[in-house]
Amino acid sequence: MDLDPFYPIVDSSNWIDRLVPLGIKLVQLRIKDASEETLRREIATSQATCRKYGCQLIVNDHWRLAVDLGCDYVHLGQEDLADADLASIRRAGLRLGVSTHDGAELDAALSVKPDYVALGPVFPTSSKTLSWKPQGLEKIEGWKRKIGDLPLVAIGGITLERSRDVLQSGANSVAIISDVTKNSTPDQRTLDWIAETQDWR
Ligand SMILES: Cc1ncc(COP(=O)(O)OP(=O)(O)O)c(N)n1
Ligand SMILES: Cc1nc(C(=O)O)sc1CCOP(=O)(O)O
Ligand SMILES: [Mg+2]
Repeated sequence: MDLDPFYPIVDSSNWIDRLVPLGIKLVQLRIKDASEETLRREIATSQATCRKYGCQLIVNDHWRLAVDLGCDYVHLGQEDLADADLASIRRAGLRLGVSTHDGAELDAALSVKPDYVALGPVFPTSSKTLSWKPQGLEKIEGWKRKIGDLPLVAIGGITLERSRDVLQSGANSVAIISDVTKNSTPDQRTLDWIAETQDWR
C-alpha cells in the first residue's frame, strides 16, 4: 500500500480525533513519557478513529503495545531497533518504518527490510534535538536513488511552502509536526496540506 504524501505526527489521540476527520490518510502517534495505561488508551482510541475514517495509523516507538493492540504499522528509530523484537513485529503482521540520518543508518535500516525509510532532518527543526546537520534536498535525491521503489519519508523542518520541493526531490511522503500542531489554525493548515499534496496522491 502506498504512503499518503502528507504524514502529520501528533502527540495525542485528541489531535487525531480533531484532524483525521478533516481527511488525513496517514498519521503517526508519537507520545513520549506516558504510563503504559495511558499509552494503551491513547493508541486504542487513535486506532478506533483511524479505522472509522480510513486513515493509516503509525505508532511511534511502542511496538509491544502496537503488537498487542493489533495495530498496522510502527515507526522505529535506530536505537529503538536495537531493542525491538522484529520477528514478533513481523509475525503480528505489522509494517515497519525506520529513521535514518546517514549512510550507515540507511544500511542498518535496509538490512531489516522496512516498509519505508525516513530521512531527516531535511531542514533545521526545533521539535527534536538531533546531532545531524540539516540534510538538504540533494540528500533526498541521493536516498531515493539508493532505495529505489521503497517509499521514502522526509522529515524535519518541513513546511507547507517547502513541501513541493521535498516531494519533487524524490520523497514519497512528508512527515511534519510543528507546521500543523504549532500553527495558529491547525485545522485550516491541515486542509491546505491535503490540497497542496493532491498531485502526489
Ligand atoms: C517519520 C518519522 N521519521 C523519523 C522519526 C524519528 O524517530 P526516532 O529517531 O526514533 O525519534 P523519536 O521520534 O522516537 O523521538 C519519526 N518519529 N517519524
Ligand atoms: C521527530 C523527528 N525526527 C527527526 C529526524 O530527523 O529523525 S526530525 C523530527 C522532528 C520533526 O518535527 P518538525 O516537523 O516540527 O520539524
Ligand atoms: Mg523512536
